[in-house]
Amino acid sequence: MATSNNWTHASSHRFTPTPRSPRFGSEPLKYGPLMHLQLGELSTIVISDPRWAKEVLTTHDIAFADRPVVLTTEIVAYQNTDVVWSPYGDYWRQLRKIVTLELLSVKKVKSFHYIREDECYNLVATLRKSAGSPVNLSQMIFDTIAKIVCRAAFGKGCKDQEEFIDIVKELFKLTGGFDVADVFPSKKIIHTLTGKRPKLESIHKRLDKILSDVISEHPGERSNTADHQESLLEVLLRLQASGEFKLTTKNVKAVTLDMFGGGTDTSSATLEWAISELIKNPKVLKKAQVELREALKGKERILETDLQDLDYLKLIVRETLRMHLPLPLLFPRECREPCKLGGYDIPVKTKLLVNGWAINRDPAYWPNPDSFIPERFRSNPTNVMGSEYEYLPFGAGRRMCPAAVLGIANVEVPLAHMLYYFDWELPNGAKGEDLDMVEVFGASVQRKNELHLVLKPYNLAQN
Ligand code: HEM
Repeated sequence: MATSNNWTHASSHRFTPTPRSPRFGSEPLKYGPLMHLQLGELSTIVISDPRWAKEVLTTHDIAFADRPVVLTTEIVAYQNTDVVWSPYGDYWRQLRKIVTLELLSVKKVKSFHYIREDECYNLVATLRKSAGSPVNLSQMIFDTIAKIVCRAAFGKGCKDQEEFIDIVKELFKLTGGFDVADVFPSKKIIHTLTGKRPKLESIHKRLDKILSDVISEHPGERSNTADHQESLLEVLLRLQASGEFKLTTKNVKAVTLDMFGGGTDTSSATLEWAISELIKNPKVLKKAQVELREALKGKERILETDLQDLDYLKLIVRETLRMHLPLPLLFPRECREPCKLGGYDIPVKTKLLVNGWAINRDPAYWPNPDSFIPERFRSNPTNVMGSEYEYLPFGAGRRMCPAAVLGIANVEVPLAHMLYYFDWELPNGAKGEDLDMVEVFGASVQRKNELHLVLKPYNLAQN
């Protein structure tokens, strides 16, 4: 492992490399499971092995519970007062409680089933109109998920929904990947020279205006009734008004943006990858369609409760999240108190990256790691987090994603609709193996080239 001047080796705790030779998929793991990088001004550790992931996300979880300051979120997320980017402490704990108990509880996620069912059915109706011709699924998938999240966040209260979605799309394009400004935090001038700051400020201003309008048009306290389901924003405004939590209007806006930002790109990327893998693996595709069509027996409209026992559909989503984590390095952490790792003294402010991508493809845990085999999860009880930290699509520890249930529902339900109502083909008679799987790093890892398919409506009366 490379060390820099900041790293003191404690000789009494020698760093012992793992005895086996972990690999990245079929490639050897060239730089070892615990690596130190000097990225600009930032001393950074990269963890690429389940054993070390467990160490940093359990034993040292509290030491690594901070997030580094990033230009984008400082501007867009109201000086990092959202859940994802706020520093570890009382304020974050309060937000986390709100998110877990109120916004993203299993009950709340289930209560929004009608939104997912509606929007997925709207997608089916749109796709039926283009049946037989190539459609740009990437775009349609993003728009469907964005509408689902928008309705959950704002209810019917956002007249500028389309503009809001377009601005967030613009923001996602601008973020992600390597940003030179973030690795030289003291050189504020770089932020302006790269032109990113003014662009982010303009995006923030436009989003803020829409959020202010929605809040000012909010009709006052409206709790859940038989014909009204509180939107996420309404829950936040209720909590703010009750005084139970100290929340400013900016805090409410920051958390609302988090729900939107966290919920759209990750789920739409996962759905796109699931469809891409199914096109490349026609036997898996067929099996999934048979499972659904036999279970639903020609039903005209799918309800979420119909999907409860569809094991194969669930295995497909898990396997997609293993191979295509939307956030392959999770979200970065920052060391907030000195600790020792593998015999090395880790100073405060060291950045930590957990390479979930390498971990989810570690051949010591996953035979044939580069092959799409949903069945592997039948014999593997791993849920959203591996018992040995070998499966980390949602991270782990205190700052683990609080929305795994919602994230999975937002993938499973649209995927079930696509599988049930349509047979799929690539345009121009191309074969599954011709489909490229080139990735691009934006806010999450997406397909570089948009996914176009020809969809043929399936005759439901056959079942
Ligand atoms: C397939 C979908 C999703 C995936 C794969 C995913 C993945 C992740 C990951 C890897 C992290 C970082 C965990 C860590 O640092 O250890 C995270 C954090 C977070 N995610 Fe998700 N996520 C998904 C969907 C969502 C949705 C739908 C929302 C909200 C509506 C959301 C909200 C958040 C928040 C608020 C955090 C920050 C938690 C904290 O710092 O305390 N995510 N997510």
